[in-house]
Amino acid sequence: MGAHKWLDAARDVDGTGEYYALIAGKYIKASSGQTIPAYKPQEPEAVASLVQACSAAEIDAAFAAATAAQKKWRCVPLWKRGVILKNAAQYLRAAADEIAPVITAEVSKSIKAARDEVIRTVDLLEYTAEEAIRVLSVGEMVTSDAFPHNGRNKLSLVQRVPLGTITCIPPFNYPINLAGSKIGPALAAGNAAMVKPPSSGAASTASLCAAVHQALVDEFGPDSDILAVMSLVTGRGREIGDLLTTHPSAAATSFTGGSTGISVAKKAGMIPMQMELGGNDPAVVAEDADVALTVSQIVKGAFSYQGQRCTAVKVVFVVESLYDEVVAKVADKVAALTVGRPEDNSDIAAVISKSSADWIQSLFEDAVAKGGNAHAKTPWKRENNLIWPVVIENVSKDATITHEEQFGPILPFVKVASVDEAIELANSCKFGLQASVFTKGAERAIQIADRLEAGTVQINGAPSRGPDNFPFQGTKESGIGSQGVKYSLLAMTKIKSTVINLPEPSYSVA
Ligand SMILES: NC(=O)C1=CN([C@@H]2O[C@H](COP(=O)(O)OP(=O)(O)OC[C@H]3O[C@@H](n4cnc5c(N)ncnc54)[C@H](OP(=O)(O)O)[C@@H]3O)[C@@H](O)[C@H]2O)C=CC1
Ligand SMILES: O=C(O)[C@H](O)COP(=O)(O)O
Repeated sequence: MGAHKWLDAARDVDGTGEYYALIAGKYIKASSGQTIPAYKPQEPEAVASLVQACSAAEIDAAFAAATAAQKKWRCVPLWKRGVILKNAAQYLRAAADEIAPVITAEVSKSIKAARDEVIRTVDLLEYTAEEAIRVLSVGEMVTSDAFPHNGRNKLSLVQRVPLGTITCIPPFNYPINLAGSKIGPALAAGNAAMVKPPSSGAASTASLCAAVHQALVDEFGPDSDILAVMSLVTGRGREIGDLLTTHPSAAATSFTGGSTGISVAKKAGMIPMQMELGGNDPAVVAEDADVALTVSQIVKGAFSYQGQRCTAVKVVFVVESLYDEVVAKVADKVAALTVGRPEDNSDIAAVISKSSADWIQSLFEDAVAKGGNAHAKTPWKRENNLIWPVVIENVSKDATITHEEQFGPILPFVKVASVDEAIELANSCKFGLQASVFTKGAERAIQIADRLEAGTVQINGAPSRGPDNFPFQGTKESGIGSQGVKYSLLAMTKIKSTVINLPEPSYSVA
């Protein structure tokens, strides 16, 4: 039993501790009787959490109830939807210390970073509640006399309306914040949210859903059918993902993850997609970079959460004149990072799975086979899923790691003859999420930023999705559409116009 009844209600506290699914507004165990375990990345034999293996029938039931509930939810006043989200945020804030260890156990994020993620999501929900009022309460009126051969006899009232039920699929690395960045705007805008958590991180996402569910219960009572406006449908993505994203009642998909998203998008019918996918974010270091700033940003950007961020610095292109100095100083800092358990707030803990660790190792070995080497101060070392941080120097432009996402604590450095060459290499990548440019020249920075094919370019800073009000988007295989509170509200609504036809042109006076 924990300190929060609403959190206990979401799991079988008297039995196995397994988390329930939330379907048609009620917590349930799957009819299959099957659960799905998530193992601790640090101790791969230890179960971190258990969630329900939902069936196709349960998914159908969740959509049917959500469709009905959304028709009522969209009629709940905008301000009241905001109050409910803010109340959910308060539940979450109160339980931050209880939820953080759940994240740590499931996805091996340090306790401090896990708690920060919970509080970041509290802020996100509160901001969303307010931004929804600013964005959705105001429409526009378009007059016909702006268009040739028309008088002012038609007035188009333009408003934004919800889409329906939005399938929300976050990845493992931010199981609360990236769930909240979908659920918050979806509900604030009057949609229903069909949440499918990542298998590693499902209990974390379930904890967020429990806070939202309790805020709904407080407002509407435990038996109201409007509670079905948010469902939590658990199961392996490869088994239930298609059922969710291609369901006839799904009005849109908001997905964050890796290349899986490309196949999800290809299979989707005529529904809007918000796709935030992988990245191979390059850092371009020019001759006139501030070396101390560059080094600290690269280390923070590349190694936070073991490099398991879509916005991690994933490859560094440094001009010849600064190459040795930058590599040496980065290696000094990386060698000082602490490596160990996430419970101890180590800088570097285990990566998410054995297959991920194997992939990272294969990229390291390929880079070495093509002429690169681990810097002497950061040798390669691995124990199960724990990989010590490595600076790889002298990396060939042909090494796979220069154009594929490692999602781990190893960082390749490529020496380039010029910034032009760095831009060319960066742009040759299939991804285009974010990029960083380090130079003291403001005008030059902007010119370089303009030439980099990326959804966002950071000048003298590491890539970052946050703060969560910023627009966040990728080009090429990094995604479709923009995320960020306002941009998600826009993505999760569509324009509806109502035209007033006047019998004759009418020109308004002041
Ligand atoms: N651009 C961005 O905003 C961000 C991108 N990412 C990217 O996410 C990746 C890491 O996250 P990871 O969780 O491993 O990504 P995955 O693509 O493996 O999984 C993402 C989500 O998709 C689900 N899923 C799996 N198969 C399907 C399917 N067929 N249909 C629908 N959903 C499915 C997963 O469920 P299950 O776990 O059950 O398989 C999970 O919830 C990296 O590539 C990273 O760059 C991460 C954060 C931010
Ligand atoms: O997976 C990711 O990289 C997250 O979207 C990163 O968010 P952040 O850059 O704000 O930490």
